[in-house]
Amino acid sequence: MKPASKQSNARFLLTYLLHHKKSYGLGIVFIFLTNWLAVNIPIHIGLSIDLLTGELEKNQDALIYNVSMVVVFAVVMIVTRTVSRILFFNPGRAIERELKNDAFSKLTQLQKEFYDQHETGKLISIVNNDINGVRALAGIVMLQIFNIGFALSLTPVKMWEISPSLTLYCIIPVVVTFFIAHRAIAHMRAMTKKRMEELQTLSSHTIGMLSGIEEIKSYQVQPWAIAEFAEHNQAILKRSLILARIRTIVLPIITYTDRIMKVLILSVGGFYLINQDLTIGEITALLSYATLLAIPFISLGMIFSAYQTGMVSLESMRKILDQPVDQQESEHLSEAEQQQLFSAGIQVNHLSYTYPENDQPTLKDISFDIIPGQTLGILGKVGSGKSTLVNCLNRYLDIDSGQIYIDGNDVTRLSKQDLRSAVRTITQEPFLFSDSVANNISFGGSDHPDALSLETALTQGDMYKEVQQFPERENTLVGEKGILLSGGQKQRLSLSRAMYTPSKLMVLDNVLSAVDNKTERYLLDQIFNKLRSDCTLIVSHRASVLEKVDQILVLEGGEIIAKGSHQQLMQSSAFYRETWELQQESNGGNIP
Ligand SMILES: Nc1ncnc2c1ncn2[C@@H]1O[C@H](COP(=O)(O)OP(=O)(O)OP(=O)(O)O)[C@@H](O)[C@H]1O
Repeated sequence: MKPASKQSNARFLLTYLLHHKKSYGLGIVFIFLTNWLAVNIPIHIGLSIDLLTGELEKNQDALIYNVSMVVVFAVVMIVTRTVSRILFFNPGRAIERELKNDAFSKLTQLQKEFYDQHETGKLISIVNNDINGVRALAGIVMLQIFNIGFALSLTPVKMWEISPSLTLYCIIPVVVTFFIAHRAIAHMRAMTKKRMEELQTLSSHTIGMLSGIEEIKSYQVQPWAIAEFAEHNQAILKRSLILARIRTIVLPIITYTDRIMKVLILSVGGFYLINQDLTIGEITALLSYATLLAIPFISLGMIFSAYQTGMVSLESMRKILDQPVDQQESEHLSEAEQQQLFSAGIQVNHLSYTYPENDQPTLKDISFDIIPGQTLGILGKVGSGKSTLVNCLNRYLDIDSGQIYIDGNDVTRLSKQDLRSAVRTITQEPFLFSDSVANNISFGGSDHPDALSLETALTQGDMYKEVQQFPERENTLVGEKGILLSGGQKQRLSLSRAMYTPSKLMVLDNVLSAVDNKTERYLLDQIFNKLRSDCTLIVSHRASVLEKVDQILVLEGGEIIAKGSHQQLMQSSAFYRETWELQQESNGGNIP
């Protein structure tokens, strides 16, 4: 199969259109009926006029018949036109929903590298703004393609039946208009693409500014922020004006095509009338056909504009949808295999890691094991590589193969999704959703058979009593990124969330940094006594946090400089002993 990224936009869209082939198929039938009725009405109008100019009494029955046909056709046309619009617009909306869902689903699978290259604001703009262009493409543009197609093929045939030469005269302005529109569309497409990119940049810029609004206020730099915003906005305005200028020039040319046709029909047709080659009724019918041709031509301008916007939007959406997902990410362990994961623990084997931007390795030759049921501690100064080590274990960072093994299997062969469903990492800066306390804790895990009650999870995170004081208790909203909570409350809430469902390996990366000593003791007791994971890894600056763990690794400059239990390290590591003693004196402070 051709890779998705090589597919043309039309082919790509077709896969979505085919999901609604029944609706589009029926819609095409109804559009054909509408156009068929439309081209037959002028015939009866023309006949009626010719009958009116003849002997009225003799022609009465024929006149009634023709007028009745005009009325019946017109009424049926209202119905078929309405139904055809429903049959095209509904799939347009459905495709919008499908694309949005697919884009979001893809976004949940993409890795850090993608997010490093694409700003959040731009992605939001693509999913929320650019998608509108695709909806129009799948709805109104699709409808008009068939509408215009039928109108432009049926109408000239009927005109030809009346007067082939006059039809040929009328085709000249149609062809000229088509070429002008064709040139304009290419130019507008390039402009629309630029405007869409500028919109994405504005969205990204706005998100950045709003996220840092408190900084902007405290530094009193509102005028700078306003000027920056205005500059981006001005660029969009400029681009919109260029687009409007092209439309203003091209649309009247398109719109006036029928007037030119009418002038031709009246002048050349008038000549034919004098020579008795045409009747008044036939000229009236031809004038009606000119109007019938004009309607698709007027919409042609709008459709050209919607088409090129839609195509640019589709390209934009494909920046997300065409992103390749790591093959491993689509191959998952069975439920039984998931259950078995970690049965033999983790082996870290000569792990080294260098950030792509750096020359020197941040981690050097790290080796250790985590045995099921064991609690491991990592102690180290600021910048010693603790978080880097954690991010290698949960594969937030991409490591080379042959360095970390789970149950003897290379971790790089496991999908990140499977790994992360077993390894739960809680960081010192937890992310809370703009939702209630309860939803932040259950966080999609309420169906888990071993989920704790909300009360128990809150108690284990030492948050229960505090939450009872909140205005709406568990239903209290925590604000964007948990802004309504203190740093310590956020950390404890994320700890409650981590304990809510069991995991194989729980990694606590400096999670207790923002809580006082008494709370820290309580939380450590909860973690040690009511372990909700097979193994626990605690990262901290504080030696006191690690006193009770089975094994402690002491990191310095990305290397393990000592390894052992608290007692062993007090004997064997001067660094550890001094750190512990200093922290005892300063009542649990960080490594100096
Ligand atoms: N994304 C990154 N790109 C480049 N270098 C990084 C990146 N993240 C961390 N580093 C560097 O790696 C080194 C170790 O950082 P790391 O965050 O692992 O230390 P840490 O021990 O967890 O520190 P802390 O206790 O402050 O969290 C630091 O020198 C840091 O500058």
